[in-house]
Amino acid sequence: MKKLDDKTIALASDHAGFDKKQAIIRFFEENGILYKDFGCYTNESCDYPDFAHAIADAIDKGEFEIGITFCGSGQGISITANKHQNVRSALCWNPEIGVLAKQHNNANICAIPSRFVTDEEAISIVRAYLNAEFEGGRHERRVAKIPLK
Ligand SMILES: O=C(CO)[C@H](O)[C@H](O)[C@H](O)COP(=O)(O)O
Repeated sequence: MKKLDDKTIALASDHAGFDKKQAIIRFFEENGILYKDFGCYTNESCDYPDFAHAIADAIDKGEFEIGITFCGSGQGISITANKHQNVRSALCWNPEIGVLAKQHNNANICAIPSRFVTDEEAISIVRAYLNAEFEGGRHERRVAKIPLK
């Protein structure tokens, strides 16, 4: 495995993504990857926008470059994060999509559909996403056209 850099990765989930986030936290700790967890902190029912806005606000302000988010389907937390101007959150349900989210879309959040992937699959997706690099070129032009003026 290519060595991941030591930039701190932002994490956030709702209750439905909490256990999957814990699996990624274990993977990060085993691999010396730094992270900041924006919550939630238990699997008690809660509302994904509260945590999506917290992580997306930090990424929007440039405090973190990359985030990984988790909710049941990955949709709610991703839809909310994408309300922030500089956030490009991509729903990643397999490693290939995780790679493309970075290579083509320069996604700065990888959203995991926690109820639809195993812990091992989630780790593979996150690893693939983190190891991929934005390709620029024609994709740079397209990504530049995404924000509303
Ligand atoms: O926002 C979602 C659906 O797009 C997330 O999957 C949530 O985690 C889900 O809606 C939570 O559902 P629950 O029945 O309240 O556990």
